[in-house]
Amino acid sequence: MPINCWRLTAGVPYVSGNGRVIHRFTSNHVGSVLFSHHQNSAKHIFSVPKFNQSYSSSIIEEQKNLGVASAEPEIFYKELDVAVRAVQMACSLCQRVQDSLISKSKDQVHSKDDSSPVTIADWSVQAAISWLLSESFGRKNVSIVAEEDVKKLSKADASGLLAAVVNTVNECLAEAPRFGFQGPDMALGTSDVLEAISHCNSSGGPTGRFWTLDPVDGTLGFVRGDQYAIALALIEDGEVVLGVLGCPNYPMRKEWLSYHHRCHRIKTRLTPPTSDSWHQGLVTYALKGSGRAWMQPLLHANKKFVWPNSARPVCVSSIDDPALATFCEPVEKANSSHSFTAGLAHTMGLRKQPLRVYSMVKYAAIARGDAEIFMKFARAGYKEKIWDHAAGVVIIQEAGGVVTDAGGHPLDFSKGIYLECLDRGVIASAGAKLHDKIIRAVDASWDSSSL
Ligand SMILES: Nc1ncnc2c1ncn2[C@@H]1O[C@H](COP(=O)(O)OS(=O)(=O)O)[C@@H](OP(=O)(O)O)[C@H]1O
Ligand SMILES: [Mg+2]
Repeated sequence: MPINCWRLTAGVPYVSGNGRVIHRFTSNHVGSVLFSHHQNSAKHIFSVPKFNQSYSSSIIEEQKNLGVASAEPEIFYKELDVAVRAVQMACSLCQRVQDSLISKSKDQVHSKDDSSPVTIADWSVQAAISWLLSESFGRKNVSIVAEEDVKKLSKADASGLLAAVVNTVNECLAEAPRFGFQGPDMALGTSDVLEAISHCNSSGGPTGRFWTLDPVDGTLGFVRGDQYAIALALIEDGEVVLGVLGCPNYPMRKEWLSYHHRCHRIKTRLTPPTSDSWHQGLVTYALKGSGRAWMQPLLHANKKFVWPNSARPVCVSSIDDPALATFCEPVEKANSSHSFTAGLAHTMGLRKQPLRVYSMVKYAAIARGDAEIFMKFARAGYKEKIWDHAAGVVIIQEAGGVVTDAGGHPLDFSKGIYLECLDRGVIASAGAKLHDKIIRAVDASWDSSSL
């Protein structure tokens, strides 16, 4: 298939097929190559910002597999590039903290005011990513909705905890050059770290651009040495435009997964990283409308990050027969009714045991084709937060899957920090056929459920 490319000139408008000016390129884009492609009726244009020319090789590779079309503006490459690198750094931070949590005592796990667990990794990742985004795009241009605040850290008896967070953030940022960022000139002080965490105080909404960040999603999995995720997404005018999920314990190769026979959780075989081919974790990501989702391994210690960092496309499973499908759900009954999903599974003819996985790794598992269905039905009154879903939704959709609420409506990220209008629960699947079956099963079972 032929590929359209143009070389760009600063200030020259690019005009789409219907004559509409879709983007006026700045000097940042000079020398960039503009591609267009067409897949699944979506029309998009990609430009490669000048700041990161090495990115163009992965784009070119991607375009080889795509058709041709004219244009819609999707200029989020710099955002994607920064987000992937930042999440890579956060994965490295979390691995260090998780290793020390597992080998040391449990007194490193703290409770927030709502009694949910939190560790130094949650605050440290939030501070580090907030700082990196502000450095990359300018503080005033960066608005972030994120899970943590500084309430607990600012308490008089939390000085040791705060010092540990500051230390962890600085250890992480000292590695910035390895990931292609310029690190701070000198180590961040306590006030810088608190400021970076507090900067994530946006409440989202229907207009403008903001990031959502769950610094450690699946904190229970994290403290138990199991699966967890770092989730970063960009939302513009209520739509998720890009999503990045760091999954430090989810291996690149499915055959390296071992399934725990009793509880069916994904577990990583704890083989030591003796060679470059061994990858314990991955980062998966997608740009809305690109028709592609990707995964790349975590960066090995002492290696320098170079795009595309061995990225390869991911794709949802082709299984559409419920008898062959695997569904995944939260580990904790308190977070999603296992008895309701067991009833749905029976109604739909799902025969396999559920795969219970902590965190948004469930979204990654669907996007990668390791499972076909994800269902979450929280107790009545619980409101899902946007940072727990945004990144996963766009990755599954671009990998070819479907994500809706139980009424079949898209999740609405435009109503502030909660998915306000969510109908009953969240359903993700590998395709429309399975999806319709789940929604019909929910309708048939809902009235007799206790939810
Ligand atoms: N009661 C209740 N019901 C539903 N959901 C809740 C509830 N309480 C919390 N949360 C949110 O669920 C996030 C964890 O979801 P998981 O799918 O990872 O659940 S589980 O740990 O596997 O059981 C968890 O994310 P983290 O706090 O980042 O771990 C919460 O945002
Ligand atoms: Mg979460």
